[in-house]
Amino acid sequence: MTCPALRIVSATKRYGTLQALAGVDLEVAQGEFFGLLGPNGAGKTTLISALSGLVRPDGGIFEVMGHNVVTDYRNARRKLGVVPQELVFDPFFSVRELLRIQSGYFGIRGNDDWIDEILANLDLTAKAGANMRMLSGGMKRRVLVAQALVHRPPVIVLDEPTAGVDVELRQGLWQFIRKLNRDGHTIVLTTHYLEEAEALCGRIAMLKAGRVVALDTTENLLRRFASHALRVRLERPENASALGATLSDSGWAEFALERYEDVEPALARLREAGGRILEMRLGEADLERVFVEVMNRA
Ligand SMILES: Nc1ncnc2c1ncn2[C@@H]1O[C@H](COP(=O)(O)OP(=O)(O)OP(=O)(O)O)[C@@H](O)[C@H]1O
Repeated sequence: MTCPALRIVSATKRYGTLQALAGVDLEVAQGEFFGLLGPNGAGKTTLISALSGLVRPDGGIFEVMGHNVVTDYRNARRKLGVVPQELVFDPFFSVRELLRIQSGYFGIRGNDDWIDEILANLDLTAKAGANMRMLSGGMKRRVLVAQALVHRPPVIVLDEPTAGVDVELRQGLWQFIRKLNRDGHTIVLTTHYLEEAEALCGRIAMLKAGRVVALDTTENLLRRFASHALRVRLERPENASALGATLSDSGWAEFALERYEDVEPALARLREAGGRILEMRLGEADLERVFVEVMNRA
């Protein structure tokens, strides 16, 4: 039987009076593209830091490819590549030097072929000799990705890797990450760009105040909540809630519908109540709506 890529059982962590992790259970299978979502302060980075040994949890079990992060730290760490959220570098090294030093931490010498391949895939070849302090924010973020990959870890955790990266490079980055996933790497991603998570992740966990409040396939999450939305701008928006719709900040009344057939009864209800429609749109539910609903209910 193959072990999970990540196994987290009853993880707890407290900072003073703040419960950053309040009992998290999570298992990610090998080969998954997994999303870890949650509002600011939900505990995502704390969970990742505990996996990589940067934060000592108060309780719980953390395993990477079957290796316990505390009792078998070296092996667990070798199996894991973490792209941290913070851009922290020694500014005096060049990109290549930095990647060679990082390889050295894992006892790997003569790693230049792999380093060249990573640099090419991240569109950094031309910057290999440049000092870190000369790179833009987006380039530094790509170097963080490169750094996480030098030891060819089977599990890669990316903590908001596209913050501050422009659209073109973001797409290039995703292409590369997708390729790594196709090649068998397990990917765990945290991001606030929910459309990215929706497009990339097969399964998603949503965290709130240190707890998992939703955990399912992306497809099921989208389906679990109404899958379609009928949005109408009413002459008298104040009537929206009496008609069973929710009124958005932008003034649109929204009916959550399971199927397209439900459009007609919703319109009939409006007509019977004498609601006059000024504008109408029909759309699919997206992860952003699901996220907002999950967070409101939790
Ligand atoms: N070193 C620390 N000392 C004290 N409190 C901390 C520390 N690190 C994190 N916290 C607190 O723990 C909680 C969880 O933080 P964490 O960084 O894990 O959240 P996050 O989900 O990654 O948020 P974001 O989306 O903003 O990155 C927050 O309330 C944060 O202020």
